[in-house]
Amino acid sequence: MLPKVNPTLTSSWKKLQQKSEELRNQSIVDHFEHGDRVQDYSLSFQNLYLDFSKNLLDDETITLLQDLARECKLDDAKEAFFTGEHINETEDRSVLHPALRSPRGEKLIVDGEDVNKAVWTVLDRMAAFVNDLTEGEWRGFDGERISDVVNIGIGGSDLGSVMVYEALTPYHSTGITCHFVSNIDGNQLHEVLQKVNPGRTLFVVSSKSFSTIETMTNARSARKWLLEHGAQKSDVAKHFVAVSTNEERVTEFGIDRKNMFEFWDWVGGRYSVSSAIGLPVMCAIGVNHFHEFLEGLHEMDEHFRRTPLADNIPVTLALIGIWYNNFMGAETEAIIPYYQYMHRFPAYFQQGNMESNGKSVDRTGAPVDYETGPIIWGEPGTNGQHAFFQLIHQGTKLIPCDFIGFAQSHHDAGDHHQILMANFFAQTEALMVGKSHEEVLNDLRKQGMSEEQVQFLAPYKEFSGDRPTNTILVKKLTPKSLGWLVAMYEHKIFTQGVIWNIFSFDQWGVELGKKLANNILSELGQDQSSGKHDPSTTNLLKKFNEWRS
Ligand SMILES: O=P(O)(O)OC[C@H]1O[C@H](O)[C@H](O)[C@@H](O)[C@@H]1O
Repeated sequence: MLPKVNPTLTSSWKKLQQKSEELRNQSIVDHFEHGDRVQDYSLSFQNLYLDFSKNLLDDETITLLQDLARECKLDDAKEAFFTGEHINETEDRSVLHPALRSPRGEKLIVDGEDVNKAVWTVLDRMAAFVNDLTEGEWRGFDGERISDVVNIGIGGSDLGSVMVYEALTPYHSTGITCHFVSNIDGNQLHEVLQKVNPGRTLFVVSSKSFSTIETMTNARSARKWLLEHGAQKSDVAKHFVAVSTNEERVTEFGIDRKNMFEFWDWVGGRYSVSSAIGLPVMCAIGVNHFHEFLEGLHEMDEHFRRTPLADNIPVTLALIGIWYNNFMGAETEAIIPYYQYMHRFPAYFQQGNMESNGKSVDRTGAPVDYETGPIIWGEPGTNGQHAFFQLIHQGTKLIPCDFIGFAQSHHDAGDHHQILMANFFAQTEALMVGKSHEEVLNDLRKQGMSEEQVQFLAPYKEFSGDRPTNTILVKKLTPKSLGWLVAMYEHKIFTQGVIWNIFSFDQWGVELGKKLANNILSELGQDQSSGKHDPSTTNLLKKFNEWRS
């Protein structure tokens, strides 16, 4: 069981509130005058370096935030998590994604099952399957090798695979190309099917529940397409495999048990990319690289589990996030990777964060009276600079940003990487330092403008600065370092959920919309509305039905 501590009733919470009053109007730059801030406000983990010195906090703030974590019993919560207690209480389940990447033989018995053995049995089956595909042992209905894998899944059964597949593009080595169909919008499936050859395509139907309407509808349409393009019913087994926890539904759909890769109810969808849900990734990067990705995840799991608070990277990120979210009034956080291959990383952790910590009832069942999970968003740099950075630099909102960059590039292409990283460093500096009124006046005067023009333009060209950032610098993006980054953010989410006293591993908030969509579905195309909806929805349905006919 997780501890149930209301964070606002701790003594550190009250002190942090006072601290925020004190710091609110201070300047980050001034804090560099005390001690060795660069040294003290940075942490290293192998070839990953976190600089958190460009934040509006001081030593006392950090101590108080760590006290808050202690008062909220983070250590007890971690122990309950890693030992398989049913910390997902509303679904009465363990939460054991770290077990998906623990080395072979590291025994962990949960609810009477040797979890490590079960995990490695599936990983070995995945490896054998990928080898069969790449060596041409597994062929399509007309005797051709498989060249394309189409993953059909949504949410946690899509975003992780897409993100890792894209991030590890330089490691695609098997000759298999992956495609991803998630949306119920038939246009997405249509576009993918245009690109692939039926005899050489394998569909991976990925769904924890095997009942999600989007996935099941897309899977049925894909099967129909296959049969319309030369395959017989008996060929379907050569072109469809399933990744799921629900054997009954998989076989009901017509996929043989032997073509099902299992995972377990203790793997949350948004934490499942290191389970069989990562099968498409393994198909593209090969078995060894997939295992390296798992090693990276495991190494960060161990760091999070065993490192004291002050040196713990996920905990530090979590506490900084809480500082801005609960004491400084920030409502959002941006994740900005300066590496094009990482372009789906912000979207992946948008689900990770917002589905986990977008909650307003605490672990005692009472409504919370403090802020919980922030809005997470982001895009890769430098593209973001030419889109939304204006607001981060000069807007009225406080937006703490994580900048993620890599020292080495896979394709240096002359000076591209140098320019990319020059922007990376320049942005965090500019956000913190800003540009004062005096500097702006001097610059404008040097340009030979009239004093009237100078005075007119100056306010628009000033930058207040003091816009906080974390810099996460990694030597190179590899399967292993991607694993570190993924586990780092996963454990940040866990830590924040513990402190906010909420349940981070359920997602009841997505249920209502699904139910209502099913009700409405039966009414589309009907002349008469059921009259069960609010007036706005009733009118919109009427309009839609008119335009459809
Ligand atoms: O894997 P599935 O059972 O198909 O679920 C797919 C997704 O849909 C649900 O609505 C949840 O919001 C997600 O957490 C989940 O990953």
